Amino acid sequence: MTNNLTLDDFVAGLPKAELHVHIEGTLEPELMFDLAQRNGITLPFNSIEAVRAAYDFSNLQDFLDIYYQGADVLRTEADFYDLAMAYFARAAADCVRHAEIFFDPQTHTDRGIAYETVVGGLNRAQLEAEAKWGLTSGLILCFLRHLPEEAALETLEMALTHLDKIIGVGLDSSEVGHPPSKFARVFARARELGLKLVAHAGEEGPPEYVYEALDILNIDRVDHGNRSLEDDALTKRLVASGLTLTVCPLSNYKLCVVEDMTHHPIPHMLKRGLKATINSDDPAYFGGYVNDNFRALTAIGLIDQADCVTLARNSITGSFAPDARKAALLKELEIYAG
Ligand SMILES: Nc1ncnc2[nH]cnc12
Ligand SMILES: [Zn+2]
Repeated sequence: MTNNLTLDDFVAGLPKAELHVHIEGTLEPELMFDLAQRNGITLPFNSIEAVRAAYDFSNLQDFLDIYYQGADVLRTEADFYDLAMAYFARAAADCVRHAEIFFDPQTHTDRGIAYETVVGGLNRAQLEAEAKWGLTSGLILCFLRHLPEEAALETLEMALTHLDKIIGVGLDSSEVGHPPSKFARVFARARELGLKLVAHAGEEGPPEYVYEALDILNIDRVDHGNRSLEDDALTKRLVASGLTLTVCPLSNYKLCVVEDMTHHPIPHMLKRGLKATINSDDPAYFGGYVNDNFRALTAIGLIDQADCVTLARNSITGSFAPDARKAALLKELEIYAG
């Protein structure tokens, strides 16, 4: 029975999936300091407060510069395990039942960290999260789009001996100037390997990048996609295709993709019939996990309880979880929503 709950409490207990979270973006300053100490690294900050104070961004690149710097404390299998376990604990507390997690191998392999170290630690945490909280998950290997396609091809090659550890590939980092078409060959190869395909598109980049992601990369899901709304034909196409959009409200606010939260496009997306979902992107940098992202919109009356149910349903149907898992989660959701 959920009739007498406040909307905050309703969101807190709502079963949901998270489909857009970068594991490197879940590195909280406290863990950054712990890992720096464990690995004998001197940080360019002298306190946790100083780290948080530096998280003031005016665009995506501002954020990426500090985000790649933060990832330098991640060195060992145990570091990646601890990072992922901390995320899973937070996600489980937010009633996330299934998570599809991005990781950026090139951020680590380019520093001399073995691919196996990264995936080994993340995978160990995935198994433990499922045993401990029943939280299922999948890993999505993201290519850094500011680097050449050859580097992405080499990264995919590296992943081949552990292909069962990932469910798909994605495309992230600096969007403008690095269109999806730059990665046509590596995405075609990933498709041949049976992997799911996603790409950040239309976060800062124009609607043309979303068209390229659809037509050239053949993606199964759009990450962000906000700027699709500038093109009515594209919006209609996304609605007709039923493709899921993984939208990240607090990220959009912190990276100045939206002017302020009252201008967030989620209500408009839902009205147009887009399969939008709510996600945290880089929660340690943007001020909140998935439920905080729901609350950022409910608190100002932008979405109501019925919208929250729609968004949670979209997250489950838009996931790459096996059909039986999706059916079980949808059933749980419908019982909860009454
Ligand atoms: N919001 C975002 N856009 C592009 N690349 C990212 N890497 C981590 N977060 C990202
Ligand atoms: Zn992202």
